[in-house]
Amino acid sequence: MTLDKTPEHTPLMRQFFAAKAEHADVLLFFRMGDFYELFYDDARKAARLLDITLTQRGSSGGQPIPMAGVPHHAAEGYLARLVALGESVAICEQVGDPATSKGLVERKVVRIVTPGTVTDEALLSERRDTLLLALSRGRDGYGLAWADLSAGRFLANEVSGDDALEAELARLDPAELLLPDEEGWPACATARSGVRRRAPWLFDADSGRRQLLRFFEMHDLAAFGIDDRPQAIAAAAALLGYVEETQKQRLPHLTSIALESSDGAIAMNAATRRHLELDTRIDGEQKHTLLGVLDSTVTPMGGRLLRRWLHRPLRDRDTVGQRQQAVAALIDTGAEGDLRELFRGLGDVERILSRIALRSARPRDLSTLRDALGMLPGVRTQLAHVDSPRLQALIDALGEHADQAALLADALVAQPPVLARDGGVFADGFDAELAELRRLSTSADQFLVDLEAREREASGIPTLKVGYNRVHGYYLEVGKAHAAKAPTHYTRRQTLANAERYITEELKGFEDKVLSARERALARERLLYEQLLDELNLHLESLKRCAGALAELDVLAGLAERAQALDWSRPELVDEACLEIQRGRHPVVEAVRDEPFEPNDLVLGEDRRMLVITGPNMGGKSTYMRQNALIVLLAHIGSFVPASAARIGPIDRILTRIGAGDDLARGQSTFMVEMSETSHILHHATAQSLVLMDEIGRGTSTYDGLALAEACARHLAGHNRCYTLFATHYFELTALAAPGSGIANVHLDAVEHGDALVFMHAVKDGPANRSFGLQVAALAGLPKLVLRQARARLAELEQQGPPASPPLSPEALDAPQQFGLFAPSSAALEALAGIDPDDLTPKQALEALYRLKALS
Ligand SMILES: Nc1ncnc2c1ncn2[C@@H]1O[C@H](COP(=O)(O)OP(=O)(O)OP(=O)(O)O)[C@@H](O)[C@H]1O
Repeated sequence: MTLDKTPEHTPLMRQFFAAKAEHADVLLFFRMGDFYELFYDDARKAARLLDITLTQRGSSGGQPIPMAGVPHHAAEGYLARLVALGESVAICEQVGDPATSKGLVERKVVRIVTPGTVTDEALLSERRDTLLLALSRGRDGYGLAWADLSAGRFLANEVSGDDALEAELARLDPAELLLPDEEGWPACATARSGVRRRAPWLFDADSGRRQLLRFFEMHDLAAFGIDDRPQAIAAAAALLGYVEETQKQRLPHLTSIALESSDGAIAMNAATRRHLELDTRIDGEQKHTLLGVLDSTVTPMGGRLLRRWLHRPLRDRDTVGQRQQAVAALIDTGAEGDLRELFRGLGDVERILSRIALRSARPRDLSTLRDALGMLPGVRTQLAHVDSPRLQALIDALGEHADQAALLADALVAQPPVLARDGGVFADGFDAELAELRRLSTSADQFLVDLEAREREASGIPTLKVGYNRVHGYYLEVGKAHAAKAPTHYTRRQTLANAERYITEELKGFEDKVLSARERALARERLLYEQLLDELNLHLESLKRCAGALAELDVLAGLAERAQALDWSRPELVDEACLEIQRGRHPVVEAVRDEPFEPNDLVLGEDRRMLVITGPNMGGKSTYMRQNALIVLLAHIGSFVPASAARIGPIDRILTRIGAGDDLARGQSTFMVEMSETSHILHHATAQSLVLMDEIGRGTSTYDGLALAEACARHLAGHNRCYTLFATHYFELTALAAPGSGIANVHLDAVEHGDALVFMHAVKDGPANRSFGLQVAALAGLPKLVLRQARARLAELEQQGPPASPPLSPEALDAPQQFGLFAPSSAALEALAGIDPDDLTPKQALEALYRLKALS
């Protein structure tokens, strides 16, 4: 759009252009009477996105003006749709009074609605955090700062490397992301919706520090733990600047910023979150996910907290242990059921408090808060006898809030109206002045009845009526037939087709009194409303703690409910290196399957680091691997787990390589994705990591695939020494399980029953003895002819024998450099041109393997 300000434009359009010039990169909602209008490119875009009519509004500057509009009263719905599409909207209101303005009424952009800053209930998704996130970049890595304005939460972190950045973005999934407008940002930051580029100088650590100190009115940032985190500070300052610019108001509910360091959590990268389908399935569905099964919270804030927990399993075993103990105590005492019953009417206190701070709370928000605070004594009673340190700490955090509860109970009517604008929010007995004004305006009814009777009598007009309309106020209406009888002191106000309307001195005087009483009552209510918000804001911090405690109680009670309903057990978190699960189940597969689920054990430990899992397609290999990862994850959020027992040693990461289609969005082939995910795992897995490898190598030719799979398996077992579940169709890999290698074979089985194939789903020791690939293909309905040919070819191949795999000794596994892979022959070393095999990275090692193959 050209921001043309030539004089030929009409004054209105000049006003529009002036506002638009300041908000060029967002849609401008320009208030005109009962509509928000959009013009020019904005109109075209809005018409397309919202499916509203694109019209024209005369012309200006010699050109027609494309226009589209949405009614003011329905704007919220349209805003919600635009925000969900990642769009931002500047709201330009009429700030002057049209009645008194000379010429054009003044207009001003009062706020900018953006995907990451919305706080209105209608624009938020109930059970998902809406985050604004800012990124900065320094020599050592990235700074992240993110805020949930609807909850008053503000956090920051620093990470090094693109992988870690991608993992954090996948975890937080911000609705809007602020980036310095510079080259060289990785795709994980740029290829998302809601990305907003900002001037790079806004992401400066030094001025950012001053900005934060000013904002929080502090002398240093040490108390927040970010003092020595310049990148986090730079990101946080950029975020605050943006919020102040778009919200155009104070943000009293952002009272602190905290460091949420990655060290405290079990690391899961973006691929792992995707593969494990924590809250979204690979196909984008939200149903049939771990969260779907796990979430039985009854409040929206509990639901959001549980989602955060699930995405951030903790390494801090004290915290996890306390949560577990609280869940167990809720189950043992049976308090969980009553607590959940109590919480059903609780509402979203967390978001209500933010709206109170931002002064956009509506009357119903306040009555919900009233009811919630009224519930606190009941919550205390429920938990009084439950022996649990965490629950007691939460009771303390709830606080009493008796004064605020009493204030709200006195102030509000039982069922306040939706909007404060029309009054009727405050209870009659709350304020003497309001009561008097209300009495004045309501006693009007009797006065009018009396007046009507008197005037009928005096004038002798039996059909005379008193009426009221918004334009003309009160009047006496006389039908045309009797108009001649109207007394002379009646002043005509309005002539209708068959009636005349009059006013008298007395009626006018009454009108002034009543209307002013009504207006004054409304003004009084507005004042009382503001005072009520003021009073509540004095207690904002403790009320926020209370909301946080209610959310956590809801989550813990929900976990207790799930544990019982689904027959889960309390896992034991131990210090020794082990991963032992008895009769584990996959929580989601179990929930959606009609037939019973076959439980399976897992035993890994110091000397048993890897399971090579073989078995037929459809046998249950993937299910088995994932169920173990999910059990480990659940154990670290404080939940019980779908197993009869579990002992779990320290875990630092969960890493997965599971085929999940092409990453076309990033322009990578299936094989490329497979290899880069594998490479990430080989570089990051430690002895405390749990790694799932599902059929790696299948994206390339058989021998390449086998060679890669084997090299990776050896590297994981011998070098990373992580806990690995390695599912494969390469039977050759079962030979890796030599005594002392730390590798063991397990398999899943199927039996042929006539024409049918029955999957047993039971995990047994040892390698599978056959693959059933052709049988499964037959089940899938492959044409008989094709199957016959495949069978014949298989027989031929089997005669030729499998490709040889290098021999393996226990010693080789102890010392990675003695690996076949890491100890190339002299010829190979020559080929590698002087590279010391000790220094090989996994990737180089793979290359070496390729070259060795080429040489031999
Ligand atoms: N322990 C179990 N008990 C009952 N049913 C199971 C069990 N494990 C898996 N299944 C069922 O079998 C189906 C196939 O399982 P899964 O995808 O894990 O097999 P797979 O061996 O990984 O197959 P492929 O090699 O083709 O990927 C699952 O969708 C599930 O319905």
